Amino acid sequence: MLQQVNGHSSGSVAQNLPLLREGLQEFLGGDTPLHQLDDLTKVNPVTLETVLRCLQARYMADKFYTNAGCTLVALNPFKPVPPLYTPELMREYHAASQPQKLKPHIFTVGEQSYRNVKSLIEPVNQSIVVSGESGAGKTWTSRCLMKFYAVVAASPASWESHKIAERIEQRILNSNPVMEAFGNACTLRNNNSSRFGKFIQLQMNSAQQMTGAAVQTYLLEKTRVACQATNERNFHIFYQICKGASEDERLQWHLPEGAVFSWLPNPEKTLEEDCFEVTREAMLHLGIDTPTQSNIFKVLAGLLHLGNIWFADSEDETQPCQLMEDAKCSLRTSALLLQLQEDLLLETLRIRTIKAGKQQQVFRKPCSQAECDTRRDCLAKLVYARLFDWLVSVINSSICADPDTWTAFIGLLDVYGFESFPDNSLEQLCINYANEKLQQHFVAHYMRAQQEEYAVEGLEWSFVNYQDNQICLDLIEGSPISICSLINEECRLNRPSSAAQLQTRIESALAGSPCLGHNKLSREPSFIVMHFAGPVRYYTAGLVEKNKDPVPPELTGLLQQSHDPLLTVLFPTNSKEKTQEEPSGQGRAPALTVVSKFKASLEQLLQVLHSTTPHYIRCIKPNSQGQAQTFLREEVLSQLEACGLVETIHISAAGFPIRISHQNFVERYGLLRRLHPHASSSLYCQSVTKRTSECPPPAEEATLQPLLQDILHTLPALMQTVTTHNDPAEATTVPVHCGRTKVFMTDSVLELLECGRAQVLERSARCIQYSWRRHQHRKQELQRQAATLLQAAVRSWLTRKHIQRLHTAATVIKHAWQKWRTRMAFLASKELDGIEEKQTPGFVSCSPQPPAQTRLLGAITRLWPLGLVLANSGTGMRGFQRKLVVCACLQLPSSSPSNYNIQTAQQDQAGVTSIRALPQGSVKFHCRKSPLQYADTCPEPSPCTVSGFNQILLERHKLIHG
Ligand SMILES: Nc1ncnc2c1ncn2[C@@H]1O[C@H](COP(=O)(O)OP(=O)(O)OP(=O)(O)O)[C@@H](O)[C@H]1O
Repeated sequence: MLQQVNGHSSGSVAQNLPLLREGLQEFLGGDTPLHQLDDLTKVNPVTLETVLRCLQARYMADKFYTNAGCTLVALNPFKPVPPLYTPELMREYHAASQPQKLKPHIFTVGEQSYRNVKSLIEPVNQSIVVSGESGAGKTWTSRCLMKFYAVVAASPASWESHKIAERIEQRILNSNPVMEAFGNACTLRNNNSSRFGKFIQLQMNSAQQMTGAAVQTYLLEKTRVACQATNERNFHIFYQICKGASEDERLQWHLPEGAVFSWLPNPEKTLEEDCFEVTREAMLHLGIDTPTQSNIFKVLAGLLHLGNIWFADSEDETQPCQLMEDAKCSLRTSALLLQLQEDLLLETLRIRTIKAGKQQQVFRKPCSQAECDTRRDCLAKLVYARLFDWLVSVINSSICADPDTWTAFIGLLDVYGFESFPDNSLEQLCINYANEKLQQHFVAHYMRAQQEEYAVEGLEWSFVNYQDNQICLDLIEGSPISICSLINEECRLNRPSSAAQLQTRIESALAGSPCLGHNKLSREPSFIVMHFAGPVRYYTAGLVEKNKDPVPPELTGLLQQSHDPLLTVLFPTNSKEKTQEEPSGQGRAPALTVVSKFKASLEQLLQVLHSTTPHYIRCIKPNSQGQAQTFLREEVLSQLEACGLVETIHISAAGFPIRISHQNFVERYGLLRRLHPHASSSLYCQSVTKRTSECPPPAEEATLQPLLQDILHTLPALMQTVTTHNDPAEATTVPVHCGRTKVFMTDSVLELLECGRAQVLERSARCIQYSWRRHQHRKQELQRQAATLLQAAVRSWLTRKHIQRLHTAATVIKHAWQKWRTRMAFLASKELDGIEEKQTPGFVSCSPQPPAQTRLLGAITRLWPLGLVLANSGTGMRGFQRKLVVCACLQLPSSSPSNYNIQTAQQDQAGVTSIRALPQGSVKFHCRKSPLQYADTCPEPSPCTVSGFNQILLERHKLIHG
């Protein structure tokens, strides 16, 4: 949906689509979890996707019933759910002050219909249309509703009347097993598939007690008696008599144990529907006594034996076909059971009689093998169809109340759902025609319901422009030319017509109908009808024959000759009972075709439905395997389409499928006012102002109204912005209407609102982003400045600390160095002089000296390396200067230089070569070891280092020339 908006929206909105959609879904869906949504119309927006999701969520949560506006959707649980159908629950729904407020259930529908009858408001009569595909649960639902009425509509005052009512209810309920035994069969889609449609009229007296019922059936699938599809079965009753008959009955009916019948396929399959006793019991309650029952079963056994009669192909056309060897016994038994003459039966099956000419001369023509088979099948179908109708009439006579005793009724219509198979023929055409009729009825009713809701909200109905399925119905049943009329005409003309001819006639005569299609690629002659539930291809081959449903008069004549009491009743011989199948004159086709009969009964049914208040229950099969807890979306979707729910959704879409309460609307779209604060209201649909002027809003609404108006007035401007590149005329009308409590709008308006909202949000987001970034930037700047300040402070502190530590260390080193040097100086002077007692003036001694001398000594000690460096330097000082420096450094008495011999290096060389002193006084050789460590070792010559005082005394030859 939002993609459409996208065309107009900005790029960033497009990028955020998934997010937007999710948010919107949340907003529209509200806070309620999907499985708690009791009504599919509350799913917002009403789309197939949301409807499917809701149904799935509910099914998985074991919630099998969901409202869909005026329809109830019933999902087949495919498992027993006894608590859902207890008499207590029935009474609870019956006693509830507002049953529609309880959980959705078929009992709500039942109770609602019942209360409508009670209310006596016209139309008093009610109808409940239960539809759905085979196996969806229609029969189950109808049965449950009958039980419901048997419980709630049975509270007569006196004990006697209570007993009568109970008996009637029991009879009505007993009609089910009988009808199901004779009219239901095991098919691929349902083990207990109803092969007929039925309308059950539950009759109520003036005190709303159930006094009786009447059953009307439609289109029994009688071909099943003689022809069953692969893996399907015949009607249940045949299996019941074969499996449940007593020994005596077996003998009587010629049904020995293990007998094989070609019309009884898959007998090994055992179903719960095979219970013969239940059928017999029910028949008994309906007033069908045991001998009559026995008679019925005997006839049915006769039909089974008839099915074993097979003919061999005759080579000579003038000779009748011969019976197959095994078939002779079957013929005899069949004739015996049907109380027919064996010869007559054989002759009727093999020989056709033709009356011709003015004298109505009778000609006898042997039939081909295929014709013999057709006549045999036809005989069986004829008997079975008459038997079924007779049973229905017996049931009706048993359960139907005297017309004077009932005043209203509730009708239960259990009809076959829309059918579309690969090979569709007349049966599907009739079924789908019925569904089209019912859909039209449903749509009319649904529209009425919509109209009522709009009226309650103060809106005008004329907004919704919806085309119903009348065009399709005109194609099928219209006058003077339609598919039905053309098929009937082919039958009336009684001429040999080919399938291709019929196709051409239909195509040429109905070419203008938009609902008629044709697939040119198809080789088989066919035509396509575009039904509301989808296109269906019908093959024309055999259509006319099926419509004629020809019954050779010889067959009816044969059966009229039967001595069997039941067949005598079914095929009376009096002239009044002239069968419909017989031609009204030689060479004329039957007056009543299958289609015309069906059409007549359908019209009658619709007349009844039109005179009632309808209620709809759509049964849905969640999967075709009949498994519990399995929800196959594809299968459910096709059923929603077939039962018209999708159509309903489309109708909703044609109106205003989106409904948002004023409160929610203002909360979500209030921000649109920022988009066009001064939007003009001129373009906005007048209904808002009109409605508000007509009816003053309630108090709590009063505060919302100005906001609502403001928001709605922005719409035209918004519309203009998105239609700038398109048609500007589009912007002049906005399909939105403001109801009393809700705002009604179409999808496109919702998209528009969402688009505008996205724009405002985008702008706001940009604004927020900008402010935030600015704020962040400022903050970061401040932080940076603070950090720089902190860094500077810490660094200066660290530097100060470091310098302090260096200073302390330097002081310590200095003191240690001074101490050591003093000591070295002392030791050196002691060693050089070797005089301990005699004190040479100016010589450094460690003995106590006056403080001035000590200071001088200290200064010399400190400065002598400098002096030596100067004396040794290659440049600057020369010869005598050097010697002076050395003397000064070494504190040699300068007064007697002859005592010392100082040799300096050559002119161009640096340094002092040697210093020699003449011994002073007596020369003593000290044999004592020098107290200086390493005094006797020659340090590694290095031009830069002066490692100790002793070195001075050493030859510096190497040092100088090294
Ligand atoms: N409400 C239910 N609870 C439990 N089981 C159900 C319910 N509804 C249907 N079923 C099961 O589904 C099966 C088919 O249901 P049912 O015979 O009513 O289908 P249907 O629509 O009448 O089919 P058809 O058109 O072929 O007659 C039933 O036999 C039953 O087992």
